[in-house]
Amino acid sequence: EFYSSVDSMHELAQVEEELLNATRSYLESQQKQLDFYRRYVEQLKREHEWATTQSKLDEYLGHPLHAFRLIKRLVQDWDALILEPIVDNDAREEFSAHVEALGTVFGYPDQSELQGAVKGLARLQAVYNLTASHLADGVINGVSYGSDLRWRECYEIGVQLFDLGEYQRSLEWLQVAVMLLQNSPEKEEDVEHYLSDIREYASMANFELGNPKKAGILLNQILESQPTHSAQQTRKYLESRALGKIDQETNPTWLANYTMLCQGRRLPEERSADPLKCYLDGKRHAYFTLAPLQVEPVHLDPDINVYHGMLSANQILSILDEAEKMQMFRSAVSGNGGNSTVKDLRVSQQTWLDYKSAVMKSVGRINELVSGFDMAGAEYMQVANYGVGGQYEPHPDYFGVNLPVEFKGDRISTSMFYLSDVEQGGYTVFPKLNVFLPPVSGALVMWHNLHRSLDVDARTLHAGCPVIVGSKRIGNIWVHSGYQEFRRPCHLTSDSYKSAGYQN
Ligand SMILES: O=C(O)CCC(=O)C(=O)O
Ligand SMILES: [Fe+2]
Repeated sequence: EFYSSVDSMHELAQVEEELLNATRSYLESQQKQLDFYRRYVEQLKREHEWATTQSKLDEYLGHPLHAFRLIKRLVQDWDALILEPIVDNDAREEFSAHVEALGTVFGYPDQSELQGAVKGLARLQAVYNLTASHLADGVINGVSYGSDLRWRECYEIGVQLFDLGEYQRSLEWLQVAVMLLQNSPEKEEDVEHYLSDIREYASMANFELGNPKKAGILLNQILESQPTHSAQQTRKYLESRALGKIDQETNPTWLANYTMLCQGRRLPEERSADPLKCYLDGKRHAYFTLAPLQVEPVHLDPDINVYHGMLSANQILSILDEAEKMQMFRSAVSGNGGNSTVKDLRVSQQTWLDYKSAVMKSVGRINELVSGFDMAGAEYMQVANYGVGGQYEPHPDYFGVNLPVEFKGDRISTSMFYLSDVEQGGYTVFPKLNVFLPPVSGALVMWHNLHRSLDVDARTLHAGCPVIVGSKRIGNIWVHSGYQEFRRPCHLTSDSYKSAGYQN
C-alpha cells in the first residue's frame, strides 16, 4: 500500500522515473527504426518509379537482373526489412517486459490506492474547509504550491468521490472540472463530449443528494447535443429508481471540536485560566543540570507538557534510518476482540523499535529521566509516518478493558516524540481539553493516560489531525503501569472522579 505513507510514495516516484527512462529509450529506438524504414521505402520507391517509367516495362523486366531484384524485393526484402519488424517488434516486447518487471520489483498502485489518495484529499477538505477550486489551483490555506490540477484530474477525483458515496464533494470537483475544461485547449468537439461525461456524473450525484429535478435538467442538456449518449440509460435508471429517503450521516459531536482545533483555533472557554508559562527545569535529574529541560506546559490537570529540543537532527536521522530498515506496516487499530483492523480511522504506516541501538538507548534513557517511569514497563517505540491526508481520529491511548496479565497494566503514559516538522496540518489535538499542538521536530509531548488510582482518564482523548502538506513522523513510547508502583504511587484518595464527566 502506497498512499498511506510518504515513505512508500518514494517508491512510486522511483517507478515513475523508471517508466520515464524506459519509455524514452523505447521511443528513441522506435524512432531509429522508423527512420530506417523511411529511408528504405524511399530507396525502393526510387527504384520502383525508375522501373515503371521506363518506356517499356516489358523490356525492363526482361532484363534478368531487374527481374531478379524485383522478385527478391518482394520475396525477401519487404518481409525481412519492413513487414516483419513492423508486425512483431522486438523493442516493443522488450519494453513491455521491462514495464512488467517494474511492477513486480516495486509494486504498482491499483484502483484502491487511487481511492485511498482521493479519500485523503476529501478528509483534508472536511477538516480544514478547503475548497475544491483552491485545491485545484494548488493553493492550500493561501500558500501556492504551483501544482494546479487539470480538468481530467478534477474529473477523476469527482468520479472517485461519487463511487465512495461522497456526493456533495463529488459535485464540487465535477464543477471545477467543468470550469477547467471550458478554458482548456482541447478541440471544441471533444470538449462537448467530455462535458457530457462530467454532466452525467453530476446528474447522478444530484440525484443521490435528493435533487432529481437538477439531475433531469443535466441529462436533458447532454441528450440535446448528443442524443445517443449513455445518458439515455442513466435517465431510465434514475427514473426506475424510486426516490428513497437519503439518510444524512450525522457527524459525531466531537467532530466540531476536532475540526476547529485541527485548524489551530481554540474553542471559546467559559472562564479564562491563567496563561501557562514556559520554564527551564534543571532539577528533574542530574542529567539535566547542564542542559535544563525546556518545558512548555500546555495543559494542567491532566498535565500535558511539551519538552523541546529533546532529540538532535542526527539522532532523528538515526532513528528514521533504523525504522526504514524494518518493514513499515499500515497501522491497524485494535478492533473488537483484540483483532487488529485497518480502518480510515488511522492512516499511517508504522514499525516498532527496541532500545538496543545507541540512539534508541538514549531515547529510552531520555524517556525514563523525563517521565520518571521505569522503562521495564515500556513498549517498543512505535515509529509512524503519515501520508496523504494521514490522520488518527480521536482516541484514548489506554485499553481500558480487563487486560490480560501479560500486558503488565494499562498504558499509564504516552511519550510522543515528533520526528519531523509538518509544513501544514498534522497537529495533535485534545478535543476535550481544548488543546492543539503543532508538531515541532525534536520535541517530546508527554501526558498520563491513567489517574493515580490507575483508573482511565477519559479527558486524555486525543487525535492526530490530517496532514495537509508534508510528511509527519512521530515516535511513541507507551509505558505500562505494572512496574511503576514506586515511581507514581497511589494517593490516599482517588482522583478518578475528575474525568467522570468526560466519558462520552
Ligand atoms: O499523530 C499524532 O499527533 C497522535 C498520534 C497518536 O495519538 C497515537 O499514535 O496514538
Ligand atoms: Fe494516541
